[in-house]
Amino acid sequence: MNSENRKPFTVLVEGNIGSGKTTFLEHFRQFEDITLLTEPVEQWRNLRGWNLLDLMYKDPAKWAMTFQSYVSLTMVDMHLRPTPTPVKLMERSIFSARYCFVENMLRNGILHEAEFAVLDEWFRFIQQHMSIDADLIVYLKTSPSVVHERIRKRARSEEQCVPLKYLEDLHQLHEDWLVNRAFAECPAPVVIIDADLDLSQITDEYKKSEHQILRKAVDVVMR
Ligand SMILES: Cc1cc2cn([C@H]3C[C@H](O)[C@@H](CO)O3)c(=O)nc2[nH]1
Repeated sequence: MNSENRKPFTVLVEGNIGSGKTTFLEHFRQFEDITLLTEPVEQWRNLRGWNLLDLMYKDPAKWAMTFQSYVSLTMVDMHLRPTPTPVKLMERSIFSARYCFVENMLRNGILHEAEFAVLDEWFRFIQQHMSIDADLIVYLKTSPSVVHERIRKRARSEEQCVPLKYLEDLHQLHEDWLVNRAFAECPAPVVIIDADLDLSQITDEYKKSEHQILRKAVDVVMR
């Protein structure tokens, strides 16, 4: 068990829409020493009866700011969530919110510069004043065409109009952030998984990361 005062070994699971993050997290449900925090999509689909995810996809220019503000709040809630176990796996983070989704919406003109400035100020304040650091990032690397097909098959209603270009832009921002480290400092070492593989083959990939995660976690916990 995690002694109350020690921060858990925190792993962020990052990747494009449809990259298999939820499936990856479910693989780790078998370990009782790991707390899984999956992306709170249901909160974004029903905030006091409002489906912010649907509003955002239907009229991005009008709702992107509202949606990303609430996403960031739910992400901070997850970062700060006390964890009874020595290891915590989070699906996405305040970092992918800022460096991938918000960045993309600014570059595509969906967010006004002034809206972006407010979200960026919140991000900087949170990063400075709250302990939201991560110890490891697992990047489920995919090809935009593969996730585009998966999204169509998964058929989450709000996402059916997500164009390939949107996925290509998000892919490039994940690459810039986690691989090229081009425009933003990266909060932790990155383990890259080839997540284009289909479900049958991908378990071996997960097992590879499992050792890396658990070994690093043991190092941290035993320190
Ligand atoms: C941190 C963060 C997650 C996240 C997800 N999304 C969208 C992409 C998917 O369609 C859905 C679930 O991940 O929410 C978004 O627009 N902005 C986000 N920011």
